[in-house]
Amino acid sequence: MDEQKVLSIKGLLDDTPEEYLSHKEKYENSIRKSVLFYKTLHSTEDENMSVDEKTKLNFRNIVTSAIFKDNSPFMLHNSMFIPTIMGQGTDEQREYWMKRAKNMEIIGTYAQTELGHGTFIRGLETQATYDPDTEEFVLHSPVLSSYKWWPGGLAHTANYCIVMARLYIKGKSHGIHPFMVQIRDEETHMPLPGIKLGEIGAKLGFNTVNNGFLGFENHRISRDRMLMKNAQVLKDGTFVAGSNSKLTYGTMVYVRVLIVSNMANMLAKAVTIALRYSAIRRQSQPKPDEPEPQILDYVTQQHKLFIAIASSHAFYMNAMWLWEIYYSVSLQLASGKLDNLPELHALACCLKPLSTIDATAMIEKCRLACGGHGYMLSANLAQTYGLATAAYTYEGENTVLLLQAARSLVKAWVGHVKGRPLKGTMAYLAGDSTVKAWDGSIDGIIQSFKVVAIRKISSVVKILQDYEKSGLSPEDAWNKASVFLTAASEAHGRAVLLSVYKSEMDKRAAVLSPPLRKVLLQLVDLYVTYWALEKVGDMLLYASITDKDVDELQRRYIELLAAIRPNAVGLVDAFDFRDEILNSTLGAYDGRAYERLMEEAMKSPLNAEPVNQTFHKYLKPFMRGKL
Ligand SMILES: CCCCCCCCCCCCCCCCCCC/C=C/C(=O)SCCNC(=O)CCNC(=O)[C@H](O)C(C)(C)COP(=O)(O)OP(=O)(O)OC[C@H]1O[C@@H](n2cnc3c(N)ncnc32)[C@H](O)[C@@H]1OP(=O)(O)O
Ligand SMILES: Cc1cc2nc3c(=O)[nH]c(=O)nc-3n(C[C@H](O)[C@H](O)[C@H](O)COP(=O)(O)OP(=O)(O)OC[C@H]3O[C@@H](n4cnc5c(N)ncnc54)[C@H](O)[C@@H]3O)c2cc1C
Repeated sequence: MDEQKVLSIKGLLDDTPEEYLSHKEKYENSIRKSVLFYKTLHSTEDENMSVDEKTKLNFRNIVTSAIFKDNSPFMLHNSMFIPTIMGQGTDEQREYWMKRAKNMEIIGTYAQTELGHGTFIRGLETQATYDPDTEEFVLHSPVLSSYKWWPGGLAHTANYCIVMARLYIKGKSHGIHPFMVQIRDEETHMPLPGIKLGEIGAKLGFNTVNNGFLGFENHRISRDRMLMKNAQVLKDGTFVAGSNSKLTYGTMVYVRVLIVSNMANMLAKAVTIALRYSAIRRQSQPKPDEPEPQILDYVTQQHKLFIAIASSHAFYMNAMWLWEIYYSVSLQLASGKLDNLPELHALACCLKPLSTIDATAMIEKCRLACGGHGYMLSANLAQTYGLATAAYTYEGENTVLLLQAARSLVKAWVGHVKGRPLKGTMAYLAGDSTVKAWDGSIDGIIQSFKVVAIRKISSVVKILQDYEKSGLSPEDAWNKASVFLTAASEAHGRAVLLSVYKSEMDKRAAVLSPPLRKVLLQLVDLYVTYWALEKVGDMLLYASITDKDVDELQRRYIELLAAIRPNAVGLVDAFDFRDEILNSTLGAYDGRAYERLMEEAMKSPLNAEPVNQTFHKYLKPFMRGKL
């Protein structure tokens, strides 16, 4: 989709900065822009699209949705409502609902989290009780904690939503299933009878996404509103279970995969802003007889920023790679083949946390690298941080997902020790975990990260086994060892991120021009070297690195920063963000940061008049002792 076309939409871009709008105005402005945007976008995800086309569409959506400093109330419609219909609906249900959803005849969201439960899906309390006499489900929120709480667009935007509710038939619970529920009248937009809706209030970010709450008071829906691809309820109330209850969790896996690419995009935006500003900002005078240097020439500034460029590339390569796995597993699931689902789940449970942890930290570092002007909302670094840090929590809180990945790693290791073959991204666990001598090459360092993962996984399994031998229950042993279980998952995730980035770049290197290949492989080298230094403790413990090797690594890292410096601005320009997408006084292509800062400052409502009315009302009498 052509950004130029989108950005040429009259009225799409804000004349009044969002920062000076009220909470309510921000939402109303975002709806206005979303409608304009969709009128132009018209692009929809067609199930016959190739992986590549589907991926490009999602990436385009991610990029273009960036024109919203704080994201759109339509976000959940695209990222979860439609994917759930696709993944959980029968052919008939998809046929009917996809047409309406893709044409924006209806706007939906995904309502799973409740006031009382977010992580523990099996603890959700919203009830869907089947009434065979009327062939309906009765939706009910029995207690306050069962109110749906958080879904984007739920408060005032969506008129339909996917509700994840506990299915009861004849008093028996059959677990959590997806239900298509109309929540507002399509003409009046009033909440339907038995439905309570509202907004959850101001947040650190996402303040235009219209996150809401939803409570049911014995609200009835027809039987055909349960999405029945994976499990069914027959007219007489017979429950037909799906082949795997976790298939109901499928949308979350999809979004976790999407988040990795979203982090690549968010980080690219932030480092474009910070690096361009660092190229125009001059400060201090290390050499008395020379002009103030660009702050980009301080090596400490390069250390803060260049890793962000490399990390964005790494996340993008991993996202494309993971997307292909997701797509092929989805095709296998469609034909009833489930055996690759656990690995996909484990991968998503590693890469979503690591990409959000790194991106959040590096976006904050981009802000900190810009001094006071980085602290301005007009720089759009704080908002970018606010959007990124939300992904640490949503779609599966990172700690919980890393523990999920640990389940798979522990199972794989225990199986390996018993002689069961390892496969896919865990096959390396069967490798030699003794490093005779440090190999400082890129491949050598990546191999060391694999050794670190093997050693951390094997040692935490030993801890678990020792706790159980001492009499602890498996659950208590698991909880006691959980800090090192998440560390083992992180180590596995690091090894995957590094090796996939390297191998995906190697695949592409052959078709790159020599100069471009040189620069992009320097970023791979920087990424691997940076993480070897960040994790030097693990390298010393498990990978036979010596202090001399560390010294060499440090010198190589410094040389890499110097080598990348001449191409640094070109590398962020290559992300090709238009100024309107960056939406930043510091990051504009023309480098006129000071003029833009002043232009934005003058838009402050306070600058409309030289003396604010509080002077006469409060200050003057106060200063005259007359208040
Ligand atoms: C107008 C312009 C705008 C344009 C807009 C365009 C936008 C386009 C795209 C933008 C992209 C932006 C990026 C996307 C942003 C989207 C915003 C999202 C907003 C947020 C939404 C949400 O947060 S939705 C709610 C998310 N909630 C969660 O994720 C809950 C997390 N909890 C869980 O997943 C589960 O509770 C659990 C896994 C932690 C535990 O589940 P459970 O208790 O059932 O299992 P057990 O622990 O008992 O057993 C585990 C067992 O099951 C297997 N398993 C678990 N999960 C899965 C799975 N998903 N798939 C397969 N298998 C699974 C696991 O492997 C274990 O197996 P064992 O063999 O037993 O070990
Ligand atoms: C910006 C934003 C948008 C969102 N949008 C949506 C949406 O559109 N639809 C939707 O349904 N939900 C949405 N959510 C909700 C989100 O999915 C939940 O916040 C998330 O799943 C975490 O659940 P929780 O908030 O209940 O935290 P909890 O699950 O209560 O977790 C709180 C803390 O307890 C820890 N903890 C919990 N369980 C364990 C465990 N087993 N082991 C170790 N530690 C544990 C966690 O690590 C966490 O630190 C959104 C959230 C945010 C922030």
